[in-house]
Amino acid sequence: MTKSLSTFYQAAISMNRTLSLDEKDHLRIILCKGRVGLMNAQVKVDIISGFLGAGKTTLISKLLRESFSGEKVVLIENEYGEVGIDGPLFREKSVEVWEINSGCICCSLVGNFIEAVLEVVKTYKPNRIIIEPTGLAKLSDVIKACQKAIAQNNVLALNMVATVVDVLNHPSYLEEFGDFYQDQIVNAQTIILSKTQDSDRDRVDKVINSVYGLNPQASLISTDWERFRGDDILEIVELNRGLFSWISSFQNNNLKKLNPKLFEFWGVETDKIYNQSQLNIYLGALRNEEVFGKIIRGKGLLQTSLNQWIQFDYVQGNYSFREARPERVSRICFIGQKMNQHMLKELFDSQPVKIKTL
Ligand SMILES: Nc1nc2c(ncn2[C@@H]2O[C@H](COP(=O)(O)OP(=O)(O)OP(=O)(O)O)[C@@H](O)[C@H]2O)c(=O)[nH]1
Repeated sequence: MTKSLSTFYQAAISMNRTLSLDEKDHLRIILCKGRVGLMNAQVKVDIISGFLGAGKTTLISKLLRESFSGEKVVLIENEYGEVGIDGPLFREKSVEVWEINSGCICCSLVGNFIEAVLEVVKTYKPNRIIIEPTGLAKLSDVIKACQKAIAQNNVLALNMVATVVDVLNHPSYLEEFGDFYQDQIVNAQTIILSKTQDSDRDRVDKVINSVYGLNPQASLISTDWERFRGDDILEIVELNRGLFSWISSFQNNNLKKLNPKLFEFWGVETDKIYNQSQLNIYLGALRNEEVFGKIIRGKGLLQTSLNQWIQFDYVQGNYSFREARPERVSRICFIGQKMNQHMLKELFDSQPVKIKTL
């Protein structure tokens, strides 16, 4: 598959026009005009952005599993709250993880971030640094922060600026978070749609039109991730680069930052042991906005019995569980608006309370 794809990209590139692979390989990849160019990066800097719960961590896990063979990779992970949940996920993979928590690398932690990048280069001498900003980060500011780090060490080169777009929630995020949400799309060099397997064709097409309308320059990947490998994604992104022209034209337009006060964070570390069927009820109950406020995103790494741990992911009312490796303590965090933190505490950090499910 990689071989035929490569040939196809080359053809697209040499023709320098927009092509869709839809009919051919059932892949729907739109290559943009004028984005071709190679860089001899000594340390590639890849930014993988996307709104809360879009699928950044899932995509990075896939890339780590299926790509980068022989490369030394360091992941700089920025989680919004103090309770890091995703870090342990990566520990089992062959990657060094730097966590920067309790703030955003695009604003309050920009200095820490630049220091971290420079320190990572010195300490690990990696081939590639992957940066996963929080879902609330403003991509144009993350790019600026990377450029500042690059200006201080010319061994670094910006390689990939990708944004993961959740097709299930794109329309509502666009409406609710407007300019801020658009900033992640407008400034991406590659846009990778997630959750397309859970959407019908019509919805995916509408999201493609919307995204493409916002950023006609971007390459867009809308295939279900199960159907192609991390290597293929990298190939699309890295072949279709032309970053130099793109960097100089990236959009900032003095957009207002998303007011962090609009969002609240609640998290807890606890040695409580949870019961999965109860958790099912609790997470289902969170849909009740009148009681809990608006819960946009939640995650937890929880102990369910002596040796059993699970991770849950909650995104806009949908949630899933998967097995996890044992940790020191259970951790939970939620991000939302006008959240009823008292009720969250009652539910997840105290004795079970009686709740009404929707
Ligand atoms: N079905 C489906 N689920 C997905 C896909 N991508 C991500 N998910 C699920 O969406 C949830 C959130 O995914 P994450 O990868 O943690 O999202 P994230 O962007 O890192 O989230 P934040 O940590 O909030 O920034 C998890 O339950 C994933 O399993 C996808 O392409 N298809």
